[in-house]
Amino acid sequence: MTEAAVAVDGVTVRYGDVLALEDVAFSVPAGRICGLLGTNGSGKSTLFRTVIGMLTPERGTVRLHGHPPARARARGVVGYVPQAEQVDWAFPVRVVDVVMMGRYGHMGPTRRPRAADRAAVADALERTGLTDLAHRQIGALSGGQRKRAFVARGIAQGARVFLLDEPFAGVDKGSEATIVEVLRGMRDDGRTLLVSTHDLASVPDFCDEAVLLQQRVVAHGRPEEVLTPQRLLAAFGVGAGTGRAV
Ligand SMILES: Nc1ncnc2c1ncn2[C@@H]1O[C@H](COP(=O)(O)OP(=O)(O)OP(=O)(O)O)[C@@H](O)[C@H]1O
Repeated sequence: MTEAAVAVDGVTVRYGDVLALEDVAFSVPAGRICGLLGTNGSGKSTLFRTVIGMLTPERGTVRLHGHPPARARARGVVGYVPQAEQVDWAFPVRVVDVVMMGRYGHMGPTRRPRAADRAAVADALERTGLTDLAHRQIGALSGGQRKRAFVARGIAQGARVFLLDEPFAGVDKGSEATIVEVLRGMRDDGRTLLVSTHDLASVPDFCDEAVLLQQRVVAHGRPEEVLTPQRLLAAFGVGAGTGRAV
């Protein structure tokens, strides 16, 4: 059997009395885009934090290409694109510096970039269409461009698994199309993407598979299998064909 890129097995997470995830299990093979769907409070962020090793589950295991989360992070196997509100945009740093941060794990303790680091950063900027904005302050970019800068950081890092938390939130249609194109290119390179989104309308278009989460995995399969009218109504209170969930 081929090793899964993401393997979540029997994961239960509790915050005090709040049961955030219960016995969550699913796996995603390499080279796939998997949408993670669920209402506010369904446990998506908790699942991401567990997958990258920021939270230790009460029960269960996570493996990323066979590595436990901490080792996967230390080896740069996993890249994380956070929600916009988790980042301090006033921090004075240029786009090229953000992307270079992805190379820190490849540098010595002095963090002096070598030619290979500069080449990896230039390639990541080009793939995400940010070459012309490389010297702009990150705070002076649009929402979609900022997301792309974090995707570029993960590419420069050489991550094989990417977690993207609501990459389309606060992003205009043009930037959304560019981001989808970038994500598809990464998938075609054999990378694996786990993408949380409220934008149900876009899921069948760009996801190879989807996981519907409500503390537990309600459904996992091809987007059209997961997004049945009954499930949408039960999980989101919306009918089929409705655009964005609330
Ligand atoms: N630090 C915390 N302490 C206590 N409860 C928490 C904490 N973080 C999350 N929760 C609770 O755990 C549950 C899952 O929250 P989580 O943030 O994972 O959901 P989510 O699907 O990411 O929601 P959103 O779409 O709003 O970001 C919710 O009931 C939430 O209130």
